[in-house]
Amino acid sequence: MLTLENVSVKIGVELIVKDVSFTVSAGSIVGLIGHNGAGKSTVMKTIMGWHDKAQGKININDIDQDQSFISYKKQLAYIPEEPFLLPELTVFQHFQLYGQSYQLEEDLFTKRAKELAALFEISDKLHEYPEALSKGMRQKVQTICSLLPDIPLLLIDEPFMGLDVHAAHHLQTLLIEKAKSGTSILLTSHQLERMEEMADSYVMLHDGEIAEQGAMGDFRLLSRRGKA
Ligand SMILES: Nc1ncnc2c1ncn2[C@@H]1O[C@H](COP(=O)(O)OP(=O)(O)OP(=O)(O)O)[C@@H](O)[C@H]1O
Repeated sequence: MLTLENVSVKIGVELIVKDVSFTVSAGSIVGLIGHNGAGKSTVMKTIMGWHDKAQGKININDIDQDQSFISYKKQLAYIPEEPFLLPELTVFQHFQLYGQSYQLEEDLFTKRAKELAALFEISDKLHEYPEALSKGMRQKVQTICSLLPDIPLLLIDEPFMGLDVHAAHHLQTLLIEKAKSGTSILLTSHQLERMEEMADSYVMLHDGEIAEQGAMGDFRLLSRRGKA
């Protein structure tokens, strides 16, 4: 379970995230919603430890981000909005890097890497370097890396952008399966219909503050009445 308590984040002198508190329970999918610039990615990056907190606490399964960062980091994987791959590693070497970092057992790694590469239709690109891939393919590689290990928390920024219809559909199904097996998932997306299909609850940010949070079913009612 992920918990944020009264988290504020400053970038330069500007307060970008203001007193944000929410939880993502084990096995649940929470949608982080908001207009461009609302602070969604900043919240994600702060959970990753890429931005310092001006105040507040973040923990995953009671492991405090500030007290034991290495154990904390092993509990999560992040799929950023822009794929971030290393130019000197092939597709398969990226998979290996993730498998090893999260200590995935060898046989399970091989099975999953093969299945996911086939599902996302990049089996013929395993020995290519990132520069030889399209943007959507790079995103698939990043996505597969994060799906390989079984980790308590997945953070996913705009997971469906740039993916073709089939890949987006497979990813949605896989994320729902992951959640059913106990993974907590926090995702941002401007594709509200997909979010409504997947998420159990939502947190809506406005100008860095929580404007609303609740069950996804309530969000559906609100949006139908034109309030969201
Ligand atoms: N590195 C940075 N330096 C200065 N300002 C930043 C930086 N990163 C983000 N911001 C500002 O923080 C605010 C929140 O940005 P953020 O990327 O978190 O929004 P978002 O909700 O993810 O938006 P989008 O839906 O467009 O991805 C914006 O006003 C943005 O300009």
